[in-house]
Amino acid sequence: MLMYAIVYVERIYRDEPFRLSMPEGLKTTIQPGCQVLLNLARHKASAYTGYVWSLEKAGEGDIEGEVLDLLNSGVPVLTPVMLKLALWIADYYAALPIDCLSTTLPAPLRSTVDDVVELAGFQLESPELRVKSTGLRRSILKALATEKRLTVRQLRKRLGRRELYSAIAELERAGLVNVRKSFVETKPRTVTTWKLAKTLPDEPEKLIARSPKKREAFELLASRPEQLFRAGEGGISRTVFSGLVTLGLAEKIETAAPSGESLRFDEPQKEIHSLSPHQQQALDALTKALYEQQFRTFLLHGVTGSGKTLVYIELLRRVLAEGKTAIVLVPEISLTPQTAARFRHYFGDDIQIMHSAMSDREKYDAWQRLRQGKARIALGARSTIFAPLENVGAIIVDEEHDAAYKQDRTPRYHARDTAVMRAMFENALCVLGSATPSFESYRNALEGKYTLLELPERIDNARMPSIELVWMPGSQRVTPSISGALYDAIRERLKRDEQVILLQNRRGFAGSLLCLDCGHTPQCRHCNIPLVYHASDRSLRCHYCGHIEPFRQTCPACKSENLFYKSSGTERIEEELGELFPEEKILRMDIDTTSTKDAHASMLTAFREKRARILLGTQMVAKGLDFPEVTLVGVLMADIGLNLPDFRAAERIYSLLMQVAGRAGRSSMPGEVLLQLYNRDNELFQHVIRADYRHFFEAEMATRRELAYPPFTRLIKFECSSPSEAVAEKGAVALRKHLRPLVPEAFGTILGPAPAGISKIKGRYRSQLIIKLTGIKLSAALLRQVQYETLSAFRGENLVITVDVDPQHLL
Ligand SMILES: Nc1ncnc2c1ncn2[C@@H]1O[C@H](COP(=O)(O)OP(=O)(O)OP(=O)(O)O)[C@@H](O)[C@H]1O
Ligand SMILES: [Zn+2]
Repeated sequence: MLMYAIVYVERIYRDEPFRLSMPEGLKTTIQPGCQVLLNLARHKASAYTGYVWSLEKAGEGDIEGEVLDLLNSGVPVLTPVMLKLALWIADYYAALPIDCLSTTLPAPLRSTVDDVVELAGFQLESPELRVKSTGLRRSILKALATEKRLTVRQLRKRLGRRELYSAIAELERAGLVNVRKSFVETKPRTVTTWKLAKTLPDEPEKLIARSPKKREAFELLASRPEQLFRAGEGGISRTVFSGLVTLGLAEKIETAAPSGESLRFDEPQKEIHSLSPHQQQALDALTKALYEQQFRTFLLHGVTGSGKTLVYIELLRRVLAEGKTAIVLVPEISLTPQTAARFRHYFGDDIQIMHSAMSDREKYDAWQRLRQGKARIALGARSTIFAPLENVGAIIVDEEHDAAYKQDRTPRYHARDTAVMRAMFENALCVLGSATPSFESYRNALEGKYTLLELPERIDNARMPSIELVWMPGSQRVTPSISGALYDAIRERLKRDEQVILLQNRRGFAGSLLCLDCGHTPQCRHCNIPLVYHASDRSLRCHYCGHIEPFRQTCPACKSENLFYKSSGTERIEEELGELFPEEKILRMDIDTTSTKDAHASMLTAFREKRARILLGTQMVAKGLDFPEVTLVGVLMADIGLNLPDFRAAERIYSLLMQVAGRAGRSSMPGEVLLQLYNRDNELFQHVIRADYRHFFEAEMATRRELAYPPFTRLIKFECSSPSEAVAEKGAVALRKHLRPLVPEAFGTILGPAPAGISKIKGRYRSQLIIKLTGIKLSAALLRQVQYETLSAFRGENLVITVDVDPQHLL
């Protein structure tokens, strides 16, 4: 019987799959979605892995190599839907199919040569009884009998043969050998912890009498002398712990980081007796669609605190009751431990939570649990859309407007749009939820492509918070960054023993230095963006590439000592708050204080238990937090980022401000929001005060239409980068020439070449082109062909071209 496998091959950068022959023995077991080991006629040197796209009985075309073996014990690693989805991504985002296929799989699954094979138990005496003994099987067993365990790579070497997988799988099925993944942890991960010093100086209290923070930290350590505490735990920072060490009150200990899927945040869940009428209506519509078993997309537009999560949970229960599975996407799992805790509470072992802190082994185990149906709901960030579930009934995308859903490396897929496509292939329903939907989704809903469901009110008659603007240049200030109005409002809350959340948006180049004499601002020499001052170790850091320089008191250009810390970061605000409220403990939540795995969760616990009443942080404090006693939200610089050269700037700021405002007044106590700003003329803030999404949407859409920006057009961004500025630019010019004939005047325009907003990153200059398309779509094949043609003229010049379809940032 003639039969060929059509296979996409790893590490071979070609658009088309390969046509391969295969040995008789595999013909009955091979299926689409199988991972295979193969030889290519043109690349004799090594064996490759690949994924079977389809099988053909006959047909035209050359035979380009042969399948040697089936991997993963012959069990397909990709379902038919996943194959289709990966190819859709390749086509829509103009990426290589093989890149898209491998993106859907966890890394450890893709490499099998390090799998460990060992003899099972004591059955060696008569292996022939259990499996037809071939020469190959015998030699495998023989090699193992002397060595006990070998990796597949080692076995290949010993036996001088590559195609061992089928034989090993046979032996495994017969119970003669065990095969397991080996996981090489690059380095043993450790965490820094602190505990009470073994011997304390006399009268330790005296040493810390004047520092409430140290006193509190010391009391915490003393209350549990044997316990190891991490930075952030109990709301105590690394700096405070180190201070105790210096005084001889604490000692520092490095311990191995615990593994296991521990996002340690947990909280008691309140009993909910019934859904609100709006929740019920939304749920009814979703349930009806679920029972109809037809693909449909819903946009759940619910104001902050309207109970969207409960609607998801009730829907998921019904999905499971139907015997189906589900996927829930959240923008960044480690930033939403409260949400994760709620889902875990309802679904226990039925839910598999995926997060970025998982080790390779944990990722692999999670993948297997889902593939084998041991967990029926997958919850996690962007890549969870590729969860290996079958029979999917619903896909939920929470905070669907969030830019974190767009992957910023190849393939540059948008997880929300990919979710809609997967739901379509699965015949499932897709629910996109947000308080401030993306313009793309809202427009789709208004045009009837999606079904709009609204939750216009908060739960339990809680009112939406009142929002006020404080124009800083015209206001009295108590510190450089805190107005009298905000100060009074905070003081009042503390007096009433309520809680406060403060947001310092760090995006938009905050925290850089300015010399007041010569105007110099130190820049990263690799990235051309201002370096940011970090008080904790007095350094200047680049937030793009991580470059660090020591901070010096004098201007590097003119030696003046008159330096100004342009726009304060969170650390600066923390200091100012410390002066204003010396007795008050302040939780600071930003990238520096949450770098250890559980720091974030333990800070939230401290806040929930009211061990602190002020929570200060970056964007992290804006998402999803649900604390009933927060009655005041303050934003220190609400207009930061408004001047970024990006047409979505207003949409982003609007949604950030609405999200953070939504943390206030979520229970019976009314909430108040103060937005400090420096630039009050922008119309955006009038929309923010009214908090009327529809109104904002309509006004902003008028501008988008006028300037022909999405959702009225589709953008494709090309970036040409090179260590040489001239090459980057010449590349873009050449690319433009190739693109011109593909984009007829009537259907689009090409903008650029122009330096990207950040013209140099990690030592490479970037020049970009933006195509605006109206009404037509350019095929992926064409786009890539144009890339190849351009590149071929720049051989050896280190030019890289990337394509970003539907870019989220134009920087
Ligand atoms: N039917 C209900 N009865 C009582 N409490 C409810 C009900 N539904 C939700 N809640 C509670 O209301 C609060 C807000 O709900 P939830 O966090 O789901 O809102 P949300 O719409 O996701 O808000 P956000 O967009 O601000 O994150 C939560 O504390 C939740 O437990
Ligand atoms: Zn840099």
